[in-house]
Amino acid sequence: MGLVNTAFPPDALLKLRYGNLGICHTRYSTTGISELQNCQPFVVDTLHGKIAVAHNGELVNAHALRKKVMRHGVGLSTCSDSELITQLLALNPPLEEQDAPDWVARIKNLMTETPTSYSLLVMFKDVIYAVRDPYGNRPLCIGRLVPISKLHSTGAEEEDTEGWVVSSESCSFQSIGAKYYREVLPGEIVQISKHGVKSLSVVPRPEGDLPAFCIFEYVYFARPDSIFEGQMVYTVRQRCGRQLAIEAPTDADVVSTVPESATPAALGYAQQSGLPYIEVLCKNRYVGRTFIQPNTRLRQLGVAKKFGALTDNFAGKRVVLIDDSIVRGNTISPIIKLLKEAGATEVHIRVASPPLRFPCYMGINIPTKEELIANKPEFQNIAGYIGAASVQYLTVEGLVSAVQQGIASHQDDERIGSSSKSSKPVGHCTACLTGKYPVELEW
Ligand SMILES: O=P(O)(O)OC[C@H]1O[C@H](OP(=O)(O)OP(=O)(O)O)[C@H](O)[C@@H]1O
Ligand SMILES: NC(=O)CC[C@H](N)C(=O)O
Ligand code: SF4
Ligand SMILES: [Mg+2]
Repeated sequence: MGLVNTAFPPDALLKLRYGNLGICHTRYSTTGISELQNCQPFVVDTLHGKIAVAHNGELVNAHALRKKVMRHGVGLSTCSDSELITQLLALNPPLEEQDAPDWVARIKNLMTETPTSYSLLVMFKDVIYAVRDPYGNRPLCIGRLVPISKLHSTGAEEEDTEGWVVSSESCSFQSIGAKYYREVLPGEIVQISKHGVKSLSVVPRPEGDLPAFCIFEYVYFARPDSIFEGQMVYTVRQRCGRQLAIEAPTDADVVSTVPESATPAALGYAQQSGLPYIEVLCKNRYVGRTFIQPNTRLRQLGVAKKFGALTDNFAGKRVVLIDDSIVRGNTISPIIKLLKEAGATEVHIRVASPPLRFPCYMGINIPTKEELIANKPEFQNIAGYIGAASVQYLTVEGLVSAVQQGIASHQDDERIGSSSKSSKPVGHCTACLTGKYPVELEW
């Protein structure tokens, strides 16, 4: 529980120094409360030995699946959907030989029980399986450990590889001496062992269904230096800001950001509009992200501690302030108040994503409609309610086009074992914005 460096003091990490294989997980709780028992990896003993499972995502059918698993006589000891995955992987598929587990069959069995959302690492003996659900809702990518001398060179070749790493986000690679290799594809099962990386299978989606990578990863969730679908998140956010300036221009003196996630979008807005970019808020670097806190009290306390006004930069000026998203509305009102009290003559809010109106059941902790500010009566006059001179949002079309225009539809699939150029379908989940969920919800 807590930040990684609090949960694992140096002594605890020293114990790992002789290992050559492992998985770990930083939990952002979506199913089951923030308690130690729900922390991952989950480890269970199976007929063939222990397996350990780390899961990023949230099962859309967790409730029904829980009942189904229990009806088979499997007892569950936590409320976590990740435990459910672990138990499903421990089940013996019908045609499996007695002497060795058939991991492709087991994982395919899991995929038939639940369509989304999961990016998984499964460790069994000296092998790790990296798995992404057929919709590719959560990210997963592979990196190569290279000698430090090769870390920043562009020429490092595959023969320099000293080991393999897998992560939801590629930003983690550089800090452990690894280089980005490739993404795990939607539906793909990849085996990582001392023999290297091998793609075992790619499980298709139902006919006609597009991939549904979470668009909110681009908007807010991911770190800006991560790479998804061949593009850097920072660049996508900047494009969103440019698009926002086209869709929602403002008569103002300066452009600024609500640090940190909105900064690339604010720079994009400034570039497109020609208005000067300045900083209006000093962010307390010891206060983390507030949206990902598990309850409203902690989120609001976080916002209160987080910002100070850089008064000299904007007193007497009309400010257009960019945020990447307004979700529950905890962040924006106190900031506008702060800026106006510090001398801004007008504060115009421009949001680099559309209003969030629908809950997420696939890995972002917004489980109810009621908590979203866009569904409250106050939204009819949102500018007045939050104290802004005006409020405008990016359109769904604008967001989707800013995201998709950087994705090359023809990508070389050499690394997954096919040397031909193949056309990859492109698609994103926008359900929290549109109410169109990638799979039918059964409740
Ligand atoms: O409308 P709300 O419910 O307040 O949520 C939206 C805000 O929360 C996030 O910031 P956060 O402080 O989590 O992180 P950041 O520093 O990465 O921007 C996001 O960037 C918005 O600023
Ligand atoms: N992405 C995550 O860390 C969440 C995994 C899982 N749904 C949980 O709540 O533990
Ligand atoms: S509903 Fe929104 S937050 Fe959830 S997966 Fe879809 S795009 Fe992402
Ligand atoms: Mg923010």
